[in-house]
Amino acid sequence: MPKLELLPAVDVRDGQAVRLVHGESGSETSYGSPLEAALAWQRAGAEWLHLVDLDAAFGTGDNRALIAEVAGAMDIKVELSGGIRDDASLAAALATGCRRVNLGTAALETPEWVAKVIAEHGDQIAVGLDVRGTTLRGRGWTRDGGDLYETLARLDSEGCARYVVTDIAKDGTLQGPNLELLKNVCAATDKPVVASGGVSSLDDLRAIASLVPDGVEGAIVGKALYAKAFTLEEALQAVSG
Ligand SMILES: O=C(O)c1ccccc1NCC(=O)[C@H](O)[C@H](O)COP(=O)(O)O
Repeated sequence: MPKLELLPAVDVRDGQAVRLVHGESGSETSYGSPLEAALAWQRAGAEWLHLVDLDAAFGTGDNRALIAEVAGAMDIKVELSGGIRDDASLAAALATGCRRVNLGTAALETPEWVAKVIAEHGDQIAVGLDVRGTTLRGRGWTRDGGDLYETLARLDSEGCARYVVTDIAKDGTLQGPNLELLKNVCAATDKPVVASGGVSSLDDLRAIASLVPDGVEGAIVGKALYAKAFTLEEALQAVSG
């Protein structure tokens, strides 16, 4: 089996590590200190951390200082997401030393700016394609933002290096990933895809890993780790290739 990258998630709301259901504000379960969670994933052998500022994504403030503290404490690669929509928020995100950022809303609302930063920053920029069905959602997944495949074609033509694909209906539910969606996105682009949302078991991770030849590069895992469905060590072993 080809190796799948694993990105344990730390989603931050109001200073706490949380998981949401379907990404809905108000559905939080709290898991304590984001720094402790991130350090725990690093100690367990993670090569990547997926770090999300949910307040910045929802427009309910931000956790910028805390996000910078967590990213700065990591020896591993960090992917940063949530509310990165203009030069100031992008500069703050990149200044944390993160390896890459995920743009979401900006790719839907300010495509010219996104084309510009893709040209400037190359593979430090990924785009999060967060969908319900095949309709993209922005502003913390609260607003419709166009067709998945039309947007993907546009971003491909602009040289976007990578996509993080989330089925919102699965996110935070432990109901398994949407493998069909991942296959369809991989068929529509030559660029690597990171799967996000719904992982519940080691078998789910093995199923995602079976799509590495199609173009899936990694998988984000949140709720399953916090709910102790398996350990990160077990997950890394399961997808080690
Ligand atoms: O990433 C965002 O910008 C975001 C915005 C609004 C709501 C949720 C958002 N991200 C959630 C995640 O990235 C989760 O950590 C990830 O999908 C893990 O999901 P799961 O394994 O199902 O807990």
